[in-house]
Amino acid sequence: MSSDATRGAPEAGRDLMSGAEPEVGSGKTDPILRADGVRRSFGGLTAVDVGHLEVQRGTITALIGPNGAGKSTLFNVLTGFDRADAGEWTFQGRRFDGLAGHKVAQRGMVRTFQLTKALTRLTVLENMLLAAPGQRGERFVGAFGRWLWTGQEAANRERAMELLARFKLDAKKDDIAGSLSGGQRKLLEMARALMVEPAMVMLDEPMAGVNPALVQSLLEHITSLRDEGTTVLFVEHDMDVIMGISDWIVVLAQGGVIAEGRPADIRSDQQVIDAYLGAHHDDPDAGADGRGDRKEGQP
Ligand SMILES: Nc1ncnc2c1ncn2[C@@H]1O[C@H](COP(=O)(O)OP(=O)(O)OP(=O)(O)O)[C@@H](O)[C@H]1O
Repeated sequence: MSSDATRGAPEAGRDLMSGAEPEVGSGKTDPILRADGVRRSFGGLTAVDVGHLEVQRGTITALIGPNGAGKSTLFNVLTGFDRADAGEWTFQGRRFDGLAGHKVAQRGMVRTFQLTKALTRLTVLENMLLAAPGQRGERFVGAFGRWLWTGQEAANRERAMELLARFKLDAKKDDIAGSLSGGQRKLLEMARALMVEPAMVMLDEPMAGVNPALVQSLLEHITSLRDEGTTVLFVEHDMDVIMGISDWIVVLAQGGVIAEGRPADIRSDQQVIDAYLGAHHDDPDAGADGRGDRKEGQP
C-alpha cells in the first residue's frame, strides 16, 4: 500500500486514500478495520452510534469531534476495554467484537494509555517490559520452560532497548517514569504500544500536554510509523496537527460519524464547522486544546 512517492510527505499521503469518497461510511480499497452498527449507551445517553466505518490500512486516520462526542468510548469499545451494546467489527478480516483487551492487543490492534500512577513509579525500561508480548510465565514449567522464558525475556529486552533508542529515551531507561516530561511520557506511551509490533496503533491525544519543542519530534515519529506500514488511528484536538499529518479524518458528533474525508474536505464541510470547528469558539478551554478555532471560516 505504501508508495515511495508519499514517504515522509504528509501532503502527498493523500494518494493513500485514492478511491475513497469523502462521505460518511465510505468504502476503502484496503480496510484494516471495518465496523458496523457499533453502539454504546450509558443509561439514557447514547455515547457511540456508528453505522459503518472503514479505516484504510497504512494511513494516518484522525478521529475528531467536540468534547463528549464519543471518541474515547469508541476507542475503548473497539479495543476491548469497554463492551459495546451492539455492533460487529473486523480487524484484518477477523472478528474482533467481544474480544478481551489483551487479545485485541496480541492480535495487532494496540492503543496507548496515559501512564497510570503505578506505572510512573516504575523505571522506563520496566514500563517497556511490562508491555511486552508473550508473557508466558506460569504456563511454563521445568527446565525447558525456563529456557524458553529466558529467551523471551532477552528478546523483549532487546526490542525494548531498540524502541527506547528510536524514541531517544535509552539514556533514561533506569529513570523513574514519573520523572519524565509530558512529551517524554507521550514518547514512552508510544514506545510501549510498539512492543507488540502492532499492525495498527491507536493514539489517544498524543500531543496533549506536550512542550512545543517536542511536538515536531512526535509528529515525525507518527509519520514514520505510517511510512513503515503501521496504520495509525488517533484522537486529537489540535487542528494544526490533525490537518498537517492526517491522510483521512473521521468526524464524530454526539456519538455518530457526521463527516469523513481528506483534510481539505473536512475544513470546508459546513456541518463540521457548525458542529465542531465553530463549537470550539464557545469552548472556554479552547486556548488549551482547541486551536481549531483558528481554522473556523477557512476555506
Ligand atoms: N463510563 C461512563 N459512564 C457514563 N457516561 C460516560 C462514560 N464514559 C463516557 N460517558 C459519556 O459518553 C459521552 C462520550 O464521552 P467520550 O469520553 O467518549 O467523549 P470524547 O469524544 O472522548 O470526549 P473528550 O474529547 O472530551 O475526551 C459523554 O457524554 C460522556 O459523558
